[in-house]
Amino acid sequence: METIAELVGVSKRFGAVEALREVDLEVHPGELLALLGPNGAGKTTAMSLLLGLRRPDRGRARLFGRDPRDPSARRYVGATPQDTGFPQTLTVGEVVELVRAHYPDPLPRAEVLARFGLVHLERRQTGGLSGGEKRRLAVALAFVGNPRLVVLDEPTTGLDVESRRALWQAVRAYVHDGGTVLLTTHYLEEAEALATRVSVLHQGRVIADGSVDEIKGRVGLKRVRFQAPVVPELPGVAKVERAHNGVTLYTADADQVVRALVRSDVPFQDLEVLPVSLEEAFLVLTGGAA
Ligand SMILES: Nc1ncnc2c1ncn2[C@@H]1O[C@H](COP(=O)(O)OP(=O)(O)OP(=O)(O)O)[C@@H](O)[C@H]1O
Repeated sequence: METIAELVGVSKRFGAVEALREVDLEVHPGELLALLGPNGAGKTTAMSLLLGLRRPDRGRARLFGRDPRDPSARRYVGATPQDTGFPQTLTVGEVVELVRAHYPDPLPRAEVLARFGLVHLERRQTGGLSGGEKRRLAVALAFVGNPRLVVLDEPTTGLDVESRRALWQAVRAYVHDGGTVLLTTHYLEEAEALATRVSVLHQGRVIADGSVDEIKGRVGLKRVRFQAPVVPELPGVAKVERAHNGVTLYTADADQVVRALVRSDVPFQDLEVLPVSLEEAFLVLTGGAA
């Protein structure tokens, strides 16, 4: 399959820290790949190699089939790093124009502002933006050059629920129109809502890769949820959660647990059998690997 960006057998060390160990990663056209992993897993390092900001110690990075340090490879990429700063006295509109000037075929300014909810802030100096507004502007700038690939490092950190949803809409619209996205996030529901594929990094290695459903399936657990005044002792239960009257049992064999629950004398109601969430699967995978 054609790849837009890839790491092949990449290792990267910072002094004593091995940030990436023999990592293979492929980004295919039209997908939204979420790179997940606990703090320090190597996500930002992987992105910086793909963007040509660093060199691998071993293995190779490719962007549109070329070395990412070659400027011609980076022409069709837009990126938002984790931390961004703007010249305080420039207005939002001026910053957008400044970035537009670097690209041969940028999006119209008005379209960028509209897509990212920045129209009313066009004349505001960036020094007067709130943290969330700055973040929105930073993400918007990744799209200004009309790129084929957008790389977003924790794009929605610090955004309120409404801004986060609005940004998801803009990212989805871009993918719908044929764009490709690589993003990192610590919000697992964000990956669940957006990603067509997920790669989980842990201690510099890729420990899981697949669709959200495949990642959940790898954990091999389901949730049996019901209301009951006491938590019954049942066989085959890996973990129990209790909140007021609500009981959640994690199990590899939901049928067996439900049969045992019916046979027990515990009066229960509102029985549901559910898959684990991506967040729970992630915790099992990264906890297990540790
Ligand atoms: N320039 C550097 N010098 C020294 N160590 C570094 C450097 N950059 C990254 N590291 C180390 O490499 C490891 C991977 O860091 P990286 O920033 O890639 O993780 P991450 O998955 O993006 O983490 P987070 O979720 O916290 O952003 C960490 O242990 C980090 O401390």
